[in-house]
This record gives sequence, C-alpha cells and structure tokens, in this order.
Amino acid sequence: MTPIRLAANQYGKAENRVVRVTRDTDRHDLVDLNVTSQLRGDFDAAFLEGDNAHVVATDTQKNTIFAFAREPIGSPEEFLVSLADHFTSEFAWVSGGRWAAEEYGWSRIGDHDHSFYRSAPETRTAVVVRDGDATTLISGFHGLTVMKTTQSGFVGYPRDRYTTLPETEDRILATDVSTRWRYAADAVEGLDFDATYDSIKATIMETFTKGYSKALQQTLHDMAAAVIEAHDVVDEIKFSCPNKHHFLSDLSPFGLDNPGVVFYAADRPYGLIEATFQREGTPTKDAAWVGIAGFC
Ligand SMILES: O=c1[nH]c(=O)c2[nH]c(=O)[nH]c2[nH]1
Repeated sequence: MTPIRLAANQYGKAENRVVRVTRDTDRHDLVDLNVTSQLRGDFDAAFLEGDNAHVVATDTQKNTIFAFAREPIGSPEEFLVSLADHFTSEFAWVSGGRWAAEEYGWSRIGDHDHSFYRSAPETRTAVVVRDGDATTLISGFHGLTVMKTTQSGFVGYPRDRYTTLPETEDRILATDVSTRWRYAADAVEGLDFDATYDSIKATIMETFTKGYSKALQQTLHDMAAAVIEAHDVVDEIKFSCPNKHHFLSDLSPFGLDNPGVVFYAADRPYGLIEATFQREGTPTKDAAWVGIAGFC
C-alpha cells in the first residue's frame, strides 16, 4: 500500500441553526445564527487507528452550542470565543479549532413586541480561529447589494482585436458587497463587535456613494482605505464584488433616444473583482483565512 501521512485535519458539526429568544419582558428580542464548530488537536489515532478516545463527538459539539445559547448570546464573535474557550479548556488534546457563524437580521413588524420579519439584506459573518494561545477574529458580511446611477465610468483600458466594449464616463455601478475583515490580535479584548460591525458597514456604504469611480477596482480600494483609516482595530480587509453590469438598452429601432434612462440588468456573465488590503506595518495572518472561500 502507498504510505501516506495525515496532514491538516479538523472536524465538528456544521451549520447548527440556533434561534435564541430573549423574553425577560413581554418585549422579545431574537438572535438567529448558523454556527459551525470544528476542533483541531491530537486526533491522529482516530484517523489512523479508529481509536475514538479523543473524539469529542460532533453531536456533543452541537449540544454544546445549543446549551451555550441558554445564556444571552451577545455578539456572534463573543459567542464563538466562548465556544473556543470551552472546547480548548475542557479537553487537553484540543489545541485549537475554528468556529464560524452567519447571522440573519430580523426587525420588528411595526413596533410589535414579538413579531418580526427578516430584514437585513446582508448576512453577517464571524470566524474565530484558535491555535494554542493565539486567537484570530475575522468578521464580515455578504449580500449587501448597492448601486449608484451615475458618477462611475470605465475608460483607458487596452484595446485589442477582441475588445468591443465602448468607453463610458457615465454608467451604473452596482455590486453585491462580500467582505471579511481581520481584527488586530490586541484589539479584540472588550471590543463592542456589534457597534464596530455597524460602523464598518456604514463606512463601506458611505464610501461607495462618494466621488467618481474610475473602476470597481478603485472603489474597492477606497472602501478598504476608509475602513482601515476609521477603525484602528482592523488590520486587514478582503472584498469579493461582482460587477453587476447594466447595459444601456438600444431603443433606436423604436425611434427613441436613451439618454442613460433604460438599462438591461444582465445577471451573467459578470465581472468579479477581488482584493485584499492590509494595514502597513502589521503582520499577516494567512493561516487564519484558510477555509474562508470566495476571496483571494
Ligand atoms: O469597473 C470595471 N472594472 C473592470 O475591470 C471592467 N472590465 C469591464 O469590461 N468593465 C469593467 N468595469
């Protein structure tokens, strides 16, 4: 038999859908999470010999997530850190792991005390990577669709025999913002993750509105620069953004002009612009990004 060696491994329970209702008064609140727990450590015997003595069952990991939700969840980041603390302290051979969550936003219907609708357009994300004493937190969101109807263009690109795209200095710029940012290791103690999330999201949206965009690439840079400038706690931010093309519809067969009024919103193919921006002079943490799909 060809000799093989066990390399990277992790295991756990994926996508635990936890809904936590706070009902201390008649005015309820809810937190809606999709939580994944994966343990890393000394699990060689399980893979190599079928010895499960170290295997904290994925079922136990699931139960722990729901049991921990009996207490107030706080932010997704705090909830994940509490799981990381638990598993690494409870089991000597668990040296680290990866805990991830998506959060779905709900708002009150009117100002109703206990009726809600799914409201946030974006899905909030959080990942905690624990490796021995080191903890890395990566937060973000995906699915925030934004559009500006002018103050965007695309000119000056090379033309070859396959280039047909006309240059334009006035186009629609639209994208679904997917982003993840990494917190500086020394910044997370006591951080208000909910307020920081709201502030980063607001910074991204406000920057999108500002000025003239020469390309989606430049817009990603400007959004990253604004986030890193305004948030000392962020050392790195990644974006993955489709260019949701809006082509001017040709109305001339109908004897009509079209001065930037009627567009065809193409759903595919789409440009896909991805970039990573890091604060100058800070260490990179590439290992923490392993397993986060959809970014470069
Ligand atoms: O903002 C843009 N960036 C591109 O790289 C590109 N390529 C393209 O065809 N249109 C655009 N727009």
